[in-house]
Amino acid sequence: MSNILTTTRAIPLVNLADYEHGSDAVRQAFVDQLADAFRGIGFVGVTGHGIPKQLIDDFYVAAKKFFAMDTDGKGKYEIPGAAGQRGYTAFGKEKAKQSQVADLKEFFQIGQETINMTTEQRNPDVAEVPEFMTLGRELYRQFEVKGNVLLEAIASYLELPANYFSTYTKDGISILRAIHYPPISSEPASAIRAEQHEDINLITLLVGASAGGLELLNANGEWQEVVPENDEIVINVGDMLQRLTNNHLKSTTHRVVNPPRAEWHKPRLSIPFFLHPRPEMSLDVLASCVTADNPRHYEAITAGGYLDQRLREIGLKK
Ligand SMILES: O=C(O)CCC(=O)C(=O)O
Ligand SMILES: [Fe+2]
Repeated sequence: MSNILTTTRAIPLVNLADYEHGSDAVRQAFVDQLADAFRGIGFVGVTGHGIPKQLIDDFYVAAKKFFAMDTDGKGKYEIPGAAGQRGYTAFGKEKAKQSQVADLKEFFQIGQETINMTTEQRNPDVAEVPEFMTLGRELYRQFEVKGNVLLEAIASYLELPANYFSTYTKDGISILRAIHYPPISSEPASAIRAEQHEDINLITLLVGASAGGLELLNANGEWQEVVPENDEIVINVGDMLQRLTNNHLKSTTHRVVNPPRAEWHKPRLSIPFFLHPRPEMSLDVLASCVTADNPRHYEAITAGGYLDQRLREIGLKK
């Protein structure tokens, strides 16, 4: 059986411990594997990341408790004017940019907290499930650390200073999103759990979802299922990194399909971490990524200007 799994894997697998603890040669091999994956399919599976399984499992349990609350209970955590960037976003609010109908999901987002922030600027505490926020803040930190290690490896591949990304991701506006796709009770008109889209940010780190359904669109235009193994984090390139590298690294289209009718009663939970820089980071294409074969595809823009544009397209910002 394991042979079949290996041969049908949609995305390559790398071991982050190679980069964090390996010899120079092993580190270089990791950088090459990561860059190959990001230039090719735009996705990679990462093991050896050191994020404790217990932390992830406990956060899942807490998220389930949060989403099990009634509409009024959850609605208290909707934050007017936050464009869904913090707190709760109800079912039916977010849609993919080209889509007329909303995705079949509700979610809760945890944002960056820095020392200078007022209570109102911070994430709300959830009185009914206090551990949801304690664990969420801890997971946020750990994803941020590991995401920065991956960006350091990418900086090395792009021949940028090792700290190129971390100078901008320090106090950056990354988001940990807990998503709940409720059971499906009647034939959905056209919406699927998450319509095809590309992520906005630099890179996304996604820990194993509670059910299948994630698919990516490969270079042949075929949908391929992504089935992470137990301990694996799925990483993908977002539009900001694609833009910065003038399409050299690929922000691959992906979606979450509805399960077969026999599994409609099963909800699905997933936890992506969208790694964002501070808004002032320039996303102007790197000069090294503009060549005669690959002329400049984009105008200069800041990460903040770009995010604003994209949040309007997906219906979160008016
Ligand atoms: O739920 C998932 O597995 C992926 C969700 C996703 O692609 C997103 O929220 O951007
Ligand atoms: Fe996504």
